Amino acid sequence: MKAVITGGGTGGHIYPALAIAEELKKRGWEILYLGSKQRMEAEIVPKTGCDFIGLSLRPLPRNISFKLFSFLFYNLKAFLKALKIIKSFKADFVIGTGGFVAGPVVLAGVMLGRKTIIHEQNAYPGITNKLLARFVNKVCLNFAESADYLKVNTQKVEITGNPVRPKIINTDRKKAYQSLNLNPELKTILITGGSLGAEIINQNIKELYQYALENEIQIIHLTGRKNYEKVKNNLKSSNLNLENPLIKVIDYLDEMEFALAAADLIISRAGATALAEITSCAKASILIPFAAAAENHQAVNAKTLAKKGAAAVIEESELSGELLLKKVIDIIEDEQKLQSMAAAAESMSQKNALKNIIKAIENLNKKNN
Ligand SMILES: CC(=O)N[C@H]1[C@@H](OP(=O)(O)OP(=O)(O)OC[C@H]2O[C@@H](n3ccc(=O)[nH]c3=O)[C@H](O)[C@@H]2O)O[C@H](CO)[C@@H](O)[C@@H]1O
Repeated sequence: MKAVITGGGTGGHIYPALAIAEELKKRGWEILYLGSKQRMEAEIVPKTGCDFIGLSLRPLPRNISFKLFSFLFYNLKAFLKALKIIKSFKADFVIGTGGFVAGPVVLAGVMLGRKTIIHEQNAYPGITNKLLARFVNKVCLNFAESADYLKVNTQKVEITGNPVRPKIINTDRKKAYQSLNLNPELKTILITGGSLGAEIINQNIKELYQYALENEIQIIHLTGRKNYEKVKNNLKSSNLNLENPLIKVIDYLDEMEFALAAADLIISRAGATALAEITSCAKASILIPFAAAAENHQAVNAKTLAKKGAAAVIEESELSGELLLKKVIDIIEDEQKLQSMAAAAESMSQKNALKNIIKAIENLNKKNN
């Protein structure tokens, strides 16, 4: 069997696609990933050994301007290229995980009569999946409530959860400490702003750094590529000793499984894929939802964990270095709290999500054969 897989723009769409790709490959499928040439997938996907072709696309402009012509021109070209590739690759399936590159690619699969599936990670679906939902054969969802926004026949909807790459779940903590050069005797805090990094988090961590240095706590801080130099310079100008082995400031970590496995506490944005990973790894977290996310969906994501006692939430509007440090101290200095939050996170993990999606793919395959 052969599948074209697509999805991208940010890690939140790419990693679920890679989880599906990896599992199908294990089952003998041939996979070709179609992504955007200009976005993160062009770098991330080939590193995993998955065949990748980059398309040239433009995002939907916010208002009607000359950019609309460029959007139509490039995306029509991408659509025609996708048609050609799907045909010559002889794909049986086209599977999309959101992000605007998935639009022309999945649509090309629909036009060619291939079996088509989309997966939506967020409670409030992205615009691409909203547009594609009515045309595809199967819609897999992380949250049941997303179906309310999609207006599609409920028979083609399946609630699968959000697939996490098996290595994220299975990484041994000892190996993680070794790989990241961490001391297993000390507590570790992971700070991550999602795949792009979060400037507002990066700007409010000096107090936390100071505390970590004074109390022998390790920090892995993933700044995001764009912000890396600025963050380092800011921290240096505050006279924080970045050469101290307790501190690891990293722009982007490909081996996220190590950072997740090593962490006792995670400070994070509340993207749906990040949360699926945090719960799968059974970690306590402090979540700072991205306030400008469509329909404030990160706040909705974060609340699901907070309600169960798995996470503390800080709204962007109230975030300060002092408040973040206070929340960290509340949790990291209270072993019982740390453990009960980790247990609550574990109770929310959807370890069968990947299996559920593969089952949905296999069922669709049987049904139409
Ligand atoms: C700004 C934006 O559009 N955010 C959206 C995007 O977030 P974003 O792309 O940040 O996605 P998530 O926060 O859900 O996940 C981040 C992913 O990047 C990985 N990672 C991160 C940092 C790093 O150094 N290395 C690394 O591998 C994480 O392991 C995770 O798999 O997609 C999510 C899932 O659709 C949405 O919920 C978010 O609202």
